[in-house]
Amino acid sequence: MLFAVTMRVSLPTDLDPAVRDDILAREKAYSQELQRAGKWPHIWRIAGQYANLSIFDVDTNEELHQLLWNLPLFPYLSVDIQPLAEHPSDIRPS
Ligand SMILES: O=C(O)CC1=CCC(=O)O1
Repeated sequence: MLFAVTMRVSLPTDLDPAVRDDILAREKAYSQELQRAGKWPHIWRIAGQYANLSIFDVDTNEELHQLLWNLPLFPYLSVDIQPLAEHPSDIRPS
């Protein structure tokens, strides 16, 4: 099951810089682990925003929820999820 997930990051301006750096380092490691596992096949920066557009490939809605819930940045994210279906005009073999 494919999902397009938009994550908008809003870190408190008064967050301790060391805490911020630790969260961002753990976020990057977690994201790259899921990318290597094929669960997070795409991540794109939304130009001009502290936000990304990601594609997740998961087996269930609950798996997606757990992957997102475990993001170190989760407390500072606003998340929007769109389920994806094949488009009938797509020329790629499915
Ligand atoms: O910077 C972001 O868009 C938030 C984020 C998600 C995974 C990651 O490494 O950073």
